[in-house]
Amino acid sequence: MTTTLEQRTAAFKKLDEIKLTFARRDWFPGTSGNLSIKISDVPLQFAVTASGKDKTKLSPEDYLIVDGDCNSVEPTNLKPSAETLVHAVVYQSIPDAGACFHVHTIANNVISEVYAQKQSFTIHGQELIKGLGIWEENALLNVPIVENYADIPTLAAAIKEAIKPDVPGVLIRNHGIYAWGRNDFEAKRHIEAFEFLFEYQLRLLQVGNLSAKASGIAI
Ligand SMILES: CSC[C@@H](O)[C@@H](O)C(=O)COP(=O)(O)O
Ligand SMILES: [Zn+2]
Repeated sequence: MTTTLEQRTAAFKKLDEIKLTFARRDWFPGTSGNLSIKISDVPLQFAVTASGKDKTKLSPEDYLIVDGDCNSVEPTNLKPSAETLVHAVVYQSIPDAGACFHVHTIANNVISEVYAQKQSFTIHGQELIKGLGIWEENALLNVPIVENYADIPTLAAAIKEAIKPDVPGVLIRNHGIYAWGRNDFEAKRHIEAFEFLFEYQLRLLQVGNLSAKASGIAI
């Protein structure tokens, strides 16, 4: 089965919008980050950002369509994201996932380093946890953290192992976050909620340090 021109155009247009929105927030420093939108389940095919592009800009050569083995389904000179295998693993592990986004921010990097030993970042009682689709009273959120393996198959395997069905994201230590959702709208909401929670925790730690200093407590 081949992807229709309509599916291709629609996915690329959505990726354009997401990419520019995230770029305005400086979520793609130094060409980092990658985005994908699923086009079909059987066989698995998804549109993904080409590798190494300046993601603050739009060009006719920004995306390509790949299969579950990360091979382009059409002739192209474009190279898929170096981390395409992570997207494939997310779609294979969470059959409901329809979009998967990856960004590098200061907040997600610092949080991933601060909580690396615990292999997860835990937060509770914060309203934006609801943005992740978790609506219980005083809900507790545990975001898994994996090591930043340079070998992508090793990184993808670690992410596969760490994925929890009820938490739509995984942090990579000193690297960034992968977050997903049933569609691009939901994946965007999820990554925004994660980033808010990381930023919140970061500022809370900073305020804690400042007030400890102000009261003369050694930290
Ligand atoms: C340029 S640093 C970031 C990369 O090493 C990688 O982590 C990344 O997110 C982007 O890689 P890409 O191949 O462009 O999708
Ligand atoms: Zn990355």
